Amino acid sequence: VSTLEGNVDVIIIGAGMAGISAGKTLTEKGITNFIILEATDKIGGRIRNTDFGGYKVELGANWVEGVNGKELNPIWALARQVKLQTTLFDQSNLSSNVYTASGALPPQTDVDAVTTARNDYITSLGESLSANRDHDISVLTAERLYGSVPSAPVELALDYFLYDYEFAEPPRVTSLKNTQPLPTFENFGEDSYFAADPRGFAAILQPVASYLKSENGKYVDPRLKLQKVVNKIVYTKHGVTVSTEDGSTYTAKAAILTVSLGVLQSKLIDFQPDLPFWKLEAIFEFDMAVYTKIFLKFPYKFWRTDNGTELFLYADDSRGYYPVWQHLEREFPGSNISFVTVTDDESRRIEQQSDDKTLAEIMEVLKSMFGPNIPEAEEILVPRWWSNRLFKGSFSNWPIGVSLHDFAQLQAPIKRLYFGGEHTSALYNGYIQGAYFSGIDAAKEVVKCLKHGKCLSGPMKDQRLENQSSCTEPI
Ligand SMILES: Cc1cc2nc3c(=O)[nH]c(=O)nc-3n(C[C@H](O)[C@H](O)[C@H](O)COP(=O)(O)OP(=O)(O)OC[C@H]3O[C@@H](n4cnc5c(N)ncnc54)[C@H](O)[C@@H]3O)c2cc1C
Repeated sequence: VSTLEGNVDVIIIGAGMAGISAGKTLTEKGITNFIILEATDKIGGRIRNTDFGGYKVELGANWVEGVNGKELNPIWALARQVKLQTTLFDQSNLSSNVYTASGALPPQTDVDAVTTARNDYITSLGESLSANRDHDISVLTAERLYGSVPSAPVELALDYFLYDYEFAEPPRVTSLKNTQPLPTFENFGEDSYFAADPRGFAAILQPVASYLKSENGKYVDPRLKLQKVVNKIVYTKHGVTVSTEDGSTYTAKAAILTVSLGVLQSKLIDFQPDLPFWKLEAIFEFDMAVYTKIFLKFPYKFWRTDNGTELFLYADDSRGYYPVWQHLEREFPGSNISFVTVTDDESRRIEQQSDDKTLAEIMEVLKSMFGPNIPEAEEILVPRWWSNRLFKGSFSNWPIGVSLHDFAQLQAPIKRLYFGGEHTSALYNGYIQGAYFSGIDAAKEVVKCLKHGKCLSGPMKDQRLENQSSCTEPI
């Protein structure tokens, strides 16, 4: 039985950073008759923490990436506004902190020099592809062009750190033209800050969500509707009807859909009519990558804790096997917590096996790195972003083969259905800042439509850097 719950101006679907920033923009532009439908029981989406071993750890986003550059990253501004506890991410000593199956290695200065030179070449090749409007190649192709492709385990571990650790997919997959250089670091700066705050990284959402009524730190605004899983969207030239799994139906003049790319690629939401082919092509062409931080708590620490050693690498014969480690001694002294990051196929493999099996694999790796006498971990936490039907992965990655024109279709509105979310930000896809800007952009388009009668519908022209929102086909 379906009950009509309300008729509003706008329905925002998803209360992650994109949905929350869309609501803020609507409010600023004078549209307040909107609702936000969110499937989980809280706002924040992929900015989400949990208690582990007596501390607050971040299951999703953890770093403000892109700080201390020519422009101010809005996420860094928010972090400062709420006085978020952060530490500068220090990767300068990484090549002195590499382990293999036979223990610690001497500093990898030679490999490090080759890796740096190759990376410089790759970045400038990426720049010239964009400048000359040349066709795209993969990061791996660029490595081949440089004339030295990483092959030994230590080289592969450093290569993994440079690319997979950032994009969650290997160089074979990742577009060179659209990731090198990366606008996040080009515009906002090379530095990143690691969030470790007892309130959780999600504290940065508070200033963005301040238009929602709250009491004692809890949102009580009736427009925010939690535990509402949208499963059907009917969209026309005049409005939308949105249904949820609990049988509610809402109508509005427009909707802003901010669910992840992974959710769009799944069948969770039934669109009526079906999304047009140009939209589906863009959705399926882009990649939803998987990035997993596995947290471990030990009775005591056995890793280095001197300055600048919080990051360490494990160079297995198999690339990407429990490769990048970070301890939390700086952030949480005495916590004895460390975490290891895996991505892509390894993430999917690990999500499908028991945590006991994963723990056994990790203990075997750690024993080969640090010797047989280390203590067993007391607790393990394995986030499962890929299996979760409300996310289906961690963040989007720009794969080889997706042109700027294709990308523009990801963001293009159709009739009264608008699209936001990190995967629709051409400059900052994958990052919190991408989600933030995408919510603003989508909301501005809705305002143009509802207040000024300028309702545009895709497919869109390729205008990456200028006006992302202009469309070719007015309704
Ligand atoms: C493990 C991990 C590490 C990351 N690390 C970083 C980092 O260090 N720095 C960084 O900048 N970014 C990082 N990111 C990416 C960053 O978290 C995202 O880019 C950003 O939070 C996405 O925001 P969003 O609003 O676009 O999407 P989401 O946060 O996914 O919000 C969408 C919302 O829609 C809801 N939803 C889904 N389906 C439905 C439905 N059918 N009905 C109703 N609601 C629905 C979801 O519950 C969710 O709350 C990381 C992400 C992950 C997972």
